[in-house]
Amino acid sequence: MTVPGALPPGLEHHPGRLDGSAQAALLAAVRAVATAAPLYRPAMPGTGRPFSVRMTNCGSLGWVSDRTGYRYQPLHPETGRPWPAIPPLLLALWHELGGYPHPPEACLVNFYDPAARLGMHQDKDEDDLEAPVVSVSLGDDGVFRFGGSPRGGPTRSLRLRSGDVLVMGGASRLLFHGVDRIDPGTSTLLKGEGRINLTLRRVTRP
Ligand SMILES: O=C(O)CCC(=O)C(=O)O
Ligand SMILES: [Fe+2]
Repeated sequence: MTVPGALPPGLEHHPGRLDGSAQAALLAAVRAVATAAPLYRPAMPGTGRPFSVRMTNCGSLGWVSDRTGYRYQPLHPETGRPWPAIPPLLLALWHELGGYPHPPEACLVNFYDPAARLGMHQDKDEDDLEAPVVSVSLGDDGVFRFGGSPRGGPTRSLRLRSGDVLVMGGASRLLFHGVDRIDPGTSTLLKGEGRINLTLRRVTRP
């Protein structure tokens, strides 16, 4: 269930921030990224269990995960090539909404098929936690869960629709969050079912 009410400080939801034509333009840019840097399936540190979400990146650094751990690296783990550049539309969004003077270095691209989900976690592999994480959703709705801690505690859900932007910064920068479910058939943006999420991140301290 999506619970209405004020969001915690630092968590900003911008519903419909991208209109239909901006979503289509961004989707074309994401397709070009995925052509240069194909989606692949990361594995959990330790167990090597595959993620249900497929991933790629753009930017000078990309977030990757395999048996040896989570990290940022300049090269695609399968092609060995540098990640493509972050599309200008995303850089503009970062500067408009991020409230942070330096550019992002990484943009993680997540592709969720209707069965994919992302467990509760914190985004904390970045050295610079002063910068927010700016997240853009395309395609089918995703049910985003946030709050709580490793020991539990209350969580809330937020429905993220195509074109929505979510900023996790300030007191919410290390908020626990995850994606419980994708609702297939809620958007016609993608050719098929599924959801794309893009997260812009500053990794190093400027
Ligand atoms: O798909 C989303 O909305 C969240 C993605 C996320 O939490 C991440 O990539 O770290
Ligand atoms: Fe995250």
